[in-house]
Amino acid sequence: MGEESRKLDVILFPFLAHGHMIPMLDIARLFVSRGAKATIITTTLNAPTVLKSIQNSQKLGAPIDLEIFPFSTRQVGLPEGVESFEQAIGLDMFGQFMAATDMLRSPLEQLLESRRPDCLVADMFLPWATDAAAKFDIPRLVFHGTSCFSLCAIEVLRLYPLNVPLSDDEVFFLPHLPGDIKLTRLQIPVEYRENFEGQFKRFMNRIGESEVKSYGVIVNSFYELEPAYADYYRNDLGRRAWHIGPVSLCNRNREEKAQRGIEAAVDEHDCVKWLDSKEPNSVIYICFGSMAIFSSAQLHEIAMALESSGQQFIWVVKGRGDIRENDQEWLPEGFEERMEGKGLIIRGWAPQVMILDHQAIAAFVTHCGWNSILEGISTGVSMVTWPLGAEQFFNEILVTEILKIGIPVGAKEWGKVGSVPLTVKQEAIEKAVRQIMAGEEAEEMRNRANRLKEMALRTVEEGGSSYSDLSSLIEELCSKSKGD
Ligand SMILES: O=c1ccn([C@@H]2O[C@H](COP(=O)(O)OP(=O)(O)O[C@H]3O[C@H](CO)[C@@H](O)[C@H](O)[C@H]3O)[C@@H](O)[C@H]2O)c(=O)[nH]1
Repeated sequence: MGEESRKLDVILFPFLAHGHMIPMLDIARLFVSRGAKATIITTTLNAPTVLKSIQNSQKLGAPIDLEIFPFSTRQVGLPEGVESFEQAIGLDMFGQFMAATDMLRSPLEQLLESRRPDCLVADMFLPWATDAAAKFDIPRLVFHGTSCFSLCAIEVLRLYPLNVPLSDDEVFFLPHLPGDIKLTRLQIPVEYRENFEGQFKRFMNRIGESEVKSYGVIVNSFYELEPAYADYYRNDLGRRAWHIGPVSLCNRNREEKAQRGIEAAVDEHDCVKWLDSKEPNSVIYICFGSMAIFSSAQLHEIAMALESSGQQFIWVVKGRGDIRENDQEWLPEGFEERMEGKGLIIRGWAPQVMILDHQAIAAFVTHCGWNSILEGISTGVSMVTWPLGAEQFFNEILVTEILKIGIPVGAKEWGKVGSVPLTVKQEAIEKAVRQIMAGEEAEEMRNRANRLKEMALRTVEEGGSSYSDLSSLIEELCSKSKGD
């Protein structure tokens, strides 16, 4: 980047959830690596995680500034110390959490007024950010964090709601979307089912409207991955969008990959040593993102399936509080002794990007959170898809039907993010795990996944489409700020 971009001043405001904060930190690093100045906003209790990432970035000579806003828990009835979406969801306090989040608008406006940055990149869950930025004539870019395919699917469902009552498992086609995309009523989020009214639907409408009024959208994906939907989003839905991903690829060496996100519950060196002792493409990795907490009954079913599948695995298990205290509720007796050397359980946070990048990993059982999928694509692994809620059933279609690099475990019903009841039995899990690890079909999927990985690596290098999209965005923002 030339002289101009060095002057670009970008403020980034992620939503207070790890699945949103982590990619936004990568985006900040991307801007800085291209000569811009970047500031991340977060709240007091989220500051240590952000600070860790910022310090890593600083070591690489790419400093990012931090701006800390206080989070008003008490005024909205949230317990003290609840500053992340994951915690609020666990307490079933979505409304209160969003009310406290809305109160961040005022310190944001003060910051924008005094700092007058060239641009504000704010998460989709902060729909008021467009108007806040407009007050000071600052362009606001929206960051959703999901695939372009899901952005299109959600928007067509918002614009053309289902008006006819369908039975739960009746198949329907997503209207207008290229590719004849089939879904059942139970797979789509409740707010898009016929005649549904409620707080979350009104909120999603606010998000849709604020996106239309914003300067444009930053997408963590790359054009070649989903060209039909990138074109549909731009040409048919009329969005100005820049595809700049996979953003996780800005973490280049093992240390950076291991350090991404919050502190891991496993020593990274032990983890690598364990993986180094395995043959290439011989281990399956199981992890369901930062938010989902599985019931003991469902965890038990996964354990039984992993054991009977005979496959080697790394399984990430999360719980509320210390999961180890409840081991006897979900872990079959003697499981870890029997699995010694064959399977590794990580209780808590795993260094996911580092693990996925290891040559021993062949496949990934994922809940289809978009970061996880894109990280899987960037490392060439095939997937067993197990969507739970949010937009994950759409992402599953992209992986299994469009990209053809995954097998569905057979999850049928969209659920609320957070607690996961028992829905998928041992036999189905075992079957999918065996299918993705061995046989001709598994090999073909892995080959396709590897081709996508090569494309992903190319797209973020100079001359690649994501690299060029970020260049055009930076150039456009620079010209705008100079009044060209
Ligand atoms: O033990 C863990 C668990 C997660 N991660 C990282 O945390 C992120 C998790 O993101 P994602 O896979 O997208 O899952 P969620 O945390 O569930 O993400 C939420 O946000 C995503 C982006 O908007 C949506 O696609 C999902 O549906 C929504 O649940 C990824 O970068 C992972 O690498 C780790 O590093 N270690």
